[in-house]
Amino acid sequence: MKILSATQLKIVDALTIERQHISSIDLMERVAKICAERICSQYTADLPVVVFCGMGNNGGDGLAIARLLSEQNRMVQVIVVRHTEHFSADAQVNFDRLPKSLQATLITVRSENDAGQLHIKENTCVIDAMLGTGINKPVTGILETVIHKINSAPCTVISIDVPSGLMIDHSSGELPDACVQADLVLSLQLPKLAYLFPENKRIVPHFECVDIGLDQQALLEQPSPYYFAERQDIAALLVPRNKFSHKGTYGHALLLAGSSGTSGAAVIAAEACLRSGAGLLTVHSTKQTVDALSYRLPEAMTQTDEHDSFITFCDDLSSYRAIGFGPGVGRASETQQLLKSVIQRFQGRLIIDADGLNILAENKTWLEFLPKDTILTPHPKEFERLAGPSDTHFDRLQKARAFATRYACILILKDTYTHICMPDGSVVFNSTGNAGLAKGGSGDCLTGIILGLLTRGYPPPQAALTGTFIHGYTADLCAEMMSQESILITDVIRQLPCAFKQLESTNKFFRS
Ligand SMILES: NC(=O)C1=CN([C@@H]2O[C@H](COP(=O)(O)OP(=O)(O)OC[C@H]3O[C@@H](n4cnc5c(N)ncnc54)[C@H](OP(=O)(O)O)[C@@H]3O)[C@@H](O)[C@H]2O)[C@H](O)CC1
Ligand SMILES: [K+]
Repeated sequence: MKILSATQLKIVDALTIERQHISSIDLMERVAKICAERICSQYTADLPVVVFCGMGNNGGDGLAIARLLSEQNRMVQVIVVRHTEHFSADAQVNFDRLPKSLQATLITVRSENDAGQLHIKENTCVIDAMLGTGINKPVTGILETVIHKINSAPCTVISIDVPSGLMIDHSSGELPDACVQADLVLSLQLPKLAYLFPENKRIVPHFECVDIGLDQQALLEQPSPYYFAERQDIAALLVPRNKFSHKGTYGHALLLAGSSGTSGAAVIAAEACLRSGAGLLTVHSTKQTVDALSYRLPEAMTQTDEHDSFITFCDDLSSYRAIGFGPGVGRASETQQLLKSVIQRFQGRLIIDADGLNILAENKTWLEFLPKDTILTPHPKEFERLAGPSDTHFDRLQKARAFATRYACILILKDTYTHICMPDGSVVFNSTGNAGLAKGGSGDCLTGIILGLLTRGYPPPQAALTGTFIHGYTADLCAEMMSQESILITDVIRQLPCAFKQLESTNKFFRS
């Protein structure tokens, strides 16, 4: 799915009205119907609902939702917050359509005093329909007072389209003073960029995109550098193995990983690589790591470095389709020289992680020589070492885009919604994964998966997208079976076959 700006959403809204020959009031009714159905499916009929409506079209959605919920015999109260003089045309129509029963209990907030008098009862469901994509300045005055009331009330809050008070296209790095803290956001049609920034997690802990049937062609026509990857997007990238093939068809991977005390990183990356389709894998590492691997993973071939504590040298790289460098390698100067020589000599596909990134951060001139489409997988701290500090997450995103473009690399910036920045400036936000992955070894596993896919023959952009998605998806499968608290990275690797199988089941080339 694309992520569009507020201005672009307005254009798509207008084009939908024109091309579907639907009036704006009927489009609003469609939106309200879908949201009301979703609210009914979430909460039992005995939960009272209070709908806070603003004066624009977001308020119009709220007024229509209130009517539709009351037609379903829900206990509904409407509170209109008059932050401007007049309703928008469609909000006015929906205000006039309120049934008498709702008009009789309607509360209008016209002043600070009215706002201060509001009392929101315990165990109610608040529908926040005060401001949506039309917000054009920070919230003050009566809206601010009402928002503080909602945030301090012991109730469940569902925001329609946008938590009132949040600007959707960028981020100042700080939570706005006045912004509804939603439990769930029903985002109309598409996600909004602001929902993907970590600083907004208190305002938008969960969002769901509700399909309101906006014109598909109009959505396609709007240019955007931002995408949100979902299951069907990634399933479509999967390529079946060829019946007439052999191990050579699926390439030979070289993993340069491990040093004294970090054999586990190499073992995890190696196992994840072999579970992600590579035909052959050679791990070049220290004796201790090679011993551990021979015991744990007989499918991997090994080469023992001449140094006991870290890796220093690897002569012939010509037979490998892809190389993974970094998990647990440390930063010894000989290891640094090994990375330099890999960058200089290797013509194939390369992924660099962990200490490999820290070595690059200490030798930034090498970045200019990275083979095209090299994949880098920093976490935020590693990215800061590579590219310097950023004031806000929005700035960091722009910095990551510029970095990927400048060095013609694919930068996977790991976060809750991992950003996959492509050399052309586009960014794909990953939608899978959970806090159970916030553990040592998780990055090694991701490197291994992507190395497996690169070796298997996936072009680097597809390997980056598919690998990141599957890594999170597998962790989500684990979280369904066990607590996030106790997921081990080895559990994730064990579930990889199941994750591939599930994704393959929705790809037409696997169904036969
Ligand atoms: N995306 C779609 O296709 C559809 C979206 N729908 C819904 O419509 C809203 C967007 O509606 P819009 O009327 O453009 O905007 P809002 O309802 O968010 O608010 C506009 C009014 O709010 C005033 N405003 C703006 N900022 C503030 C502020 N900080 N404090 C007080 N008042 C503010 C603004 O007044 P101005 O005089 O400043 O212009 C407007 O009065 C979208 O989010 C969806 O919910 C449709 O239902 C259909 C399809
Ligand atoms: K809202």
